[in-house]
Amino acid sequence: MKKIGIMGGTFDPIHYGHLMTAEAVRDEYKMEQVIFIPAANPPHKAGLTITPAIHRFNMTLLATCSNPYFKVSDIEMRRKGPSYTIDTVYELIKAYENDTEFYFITGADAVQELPTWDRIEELLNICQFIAATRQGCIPDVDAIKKHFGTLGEKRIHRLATPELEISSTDIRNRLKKGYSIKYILPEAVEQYIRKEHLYLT
Ligand SMILES: Nc1ncnc2c1ncn2[C@@H]1O[C@H](COP(=O)(O)OP(=O)(O)OP(=O)(O)O)[C@@H](O)[C@H]1O
Ligand SMILES: O=C(O)c1ccc[n+]([C@@H]2O[C@H](COP(=O)([O-])O)[C@@H](O)[C@H]2O)c1
Repeated sequence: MKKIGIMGGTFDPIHYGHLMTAEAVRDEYKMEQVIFIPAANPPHKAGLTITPAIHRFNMTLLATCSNPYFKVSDIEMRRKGPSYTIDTVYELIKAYENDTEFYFITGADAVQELPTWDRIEELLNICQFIAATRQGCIPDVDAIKKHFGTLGEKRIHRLATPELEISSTDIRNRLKKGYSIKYILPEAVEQYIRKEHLYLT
């Protein structure tokens, strides 16, 4: 059985928290590949101002290109409407061979919201979840597993990963205030942000 990780996110912008989490999970689970999927219209961020998807895609590409196990997909940018994960996983199942198991990687904070996700029980049946622990949030992954009963016990996993207290929100705020963003995201991403004058307002 081939194991493929899915790292979905808004990536506005992508940072070392995302990259280190994805690599730690890939390594632990011996995955063949982790696909980074920038969400065109993140369902839980409707109404918030987010950077055009093409910039978030380009930054994700720059951040991941040195890792042979990482790939970036525009699958959600090619779909209209909210970027529901279940629609993405069904598309991936069609594109990959039958003996592939998909694992959606999230921070432990994001996994708390799973009960509100679209068609979540159906999604848990076609894709497993790995909740990586993250600084600043007290993960109650066990409660979430219990919430979904046997399905949760079998299909939601928790993995302690190195914790980096970095968030895209903090990076955007630092840029607005003119503070340095060095060493919290890849240099190429910083250069892209400066070249495209992103996050100045
Ligand atoms: N520092 C981090 N360590 C581990 N996981 C993280 C980290 N930051 C984000 N994640 C996880 O990465 C996924 C995508 O997150 P997202 O793109 O929304 O980044 P974010 O930093 O949380 O952004 P924002 O601050 O704008 O909400 C989510 O599952 C989130 O929990
Ligand atoms: O499918 C859903 O209902 C759903 C609800 C909330 C979040 N997601 C996905 O979870 C990932 C992280 O989302 P976010 O908003 O924390 O960047 C991203 O791939 C989203 O599309 C998916």
